[in-house]
Amino acid sequence: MDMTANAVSLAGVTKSFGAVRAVDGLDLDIPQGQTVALLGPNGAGKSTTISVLLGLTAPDTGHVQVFDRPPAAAVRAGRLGAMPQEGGLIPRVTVGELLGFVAGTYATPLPVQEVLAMARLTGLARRRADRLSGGQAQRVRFALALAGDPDLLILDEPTAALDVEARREFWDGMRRFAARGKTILFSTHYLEEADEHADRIVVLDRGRVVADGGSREIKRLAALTTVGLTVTGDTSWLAGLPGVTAVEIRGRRAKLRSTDSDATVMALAQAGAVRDLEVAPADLEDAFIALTGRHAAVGASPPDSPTRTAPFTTTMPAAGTAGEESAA
Ligand SMILES: Nc1ncnc2c1ncn2[C@@H]1O[C@H](COP(=O)(O)OP(=O)(O)OP(=O)(O)O)[C@@H](O)[C@H]1O
Repeated sequence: MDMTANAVSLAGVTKSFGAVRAVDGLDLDIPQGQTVALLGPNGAGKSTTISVLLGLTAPDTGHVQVFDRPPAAAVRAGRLGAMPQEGGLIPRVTVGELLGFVAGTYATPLPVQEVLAMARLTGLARRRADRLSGGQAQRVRFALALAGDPDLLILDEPTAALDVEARREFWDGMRRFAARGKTILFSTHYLEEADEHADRIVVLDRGRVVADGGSREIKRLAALTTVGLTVTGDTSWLAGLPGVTAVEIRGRRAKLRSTDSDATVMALAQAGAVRDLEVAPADLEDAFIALTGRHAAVGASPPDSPTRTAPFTTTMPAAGTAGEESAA
């Protein structure tokens, strides 16, 4: 295996559906061994990007390579594993039989026992695949994606519709797989999920990358502050102050969104503009607006899904989250 090759390389990729630009000039390189979260609201282009990477959707323009080859060739070579978002499992066979069958279709599969252990399914090997809970069935889909021992695993919203316990078990298995030096790309709506499980977070909005970095960098963005003050006369200079990313004027009140409130306040002090100065942490909605330049879509959750789909939620969406710490 060529260790210098990127697992994923997207360059100038666009994909439109009619008038909608689902992916808009996307550049993304993922080195081998990284676990990357694609984070974004509904319609950001996550699924389309993943579909392009899997070779299921041809981009209108741009180049797509998976381990230096076209996606279809990487799939044929068994280097790319994917997990379907949903869909029934074959009835009447056991989990172990199903995995054994799928493993048999690959040139160099993982031993079934190992896959079962990694997906935390060992105790369920003899259970019929059509008699599983939602979380168990999701772990079987995960196991099916691992069966061929791929070097890159691509997961589209793998924990959608799972409860807290099932989600924890799922990530547990995923971490074991990542520990083998594998590359993982997963999409999610949840900042917290990206934060906890990815080395790197790529925030997509309207088909473009609006932020890309480690969780600390993204958190720093999410930990924006607002600086409020009373102003008179010209306010155009406020936008040029250090740290300031947005200025909102309401009457005589200015609200500055800042990534560095210390620097902003210092500059305001030097300018003698400190009347009724107020520094407060921005909320996540502010952070999202700062990243994407628009308000978060709310109520966009599909009716059959128990999950909430606000772009950045600080708590996990399912029931039983009492006592979970919220992001600082
Ligand atoms: N097959 C299609 N036909 C028409 N429009 C599509 C198609 N697939 C995606 N789109 C549109 O492209 C945009 C991006 O969709 P995509 O599914 O990639 O976003 P997403 O980030 O995965 O969203 P979600 O979180 O809701 O799955 C949306 O506006 C969507 O309506």
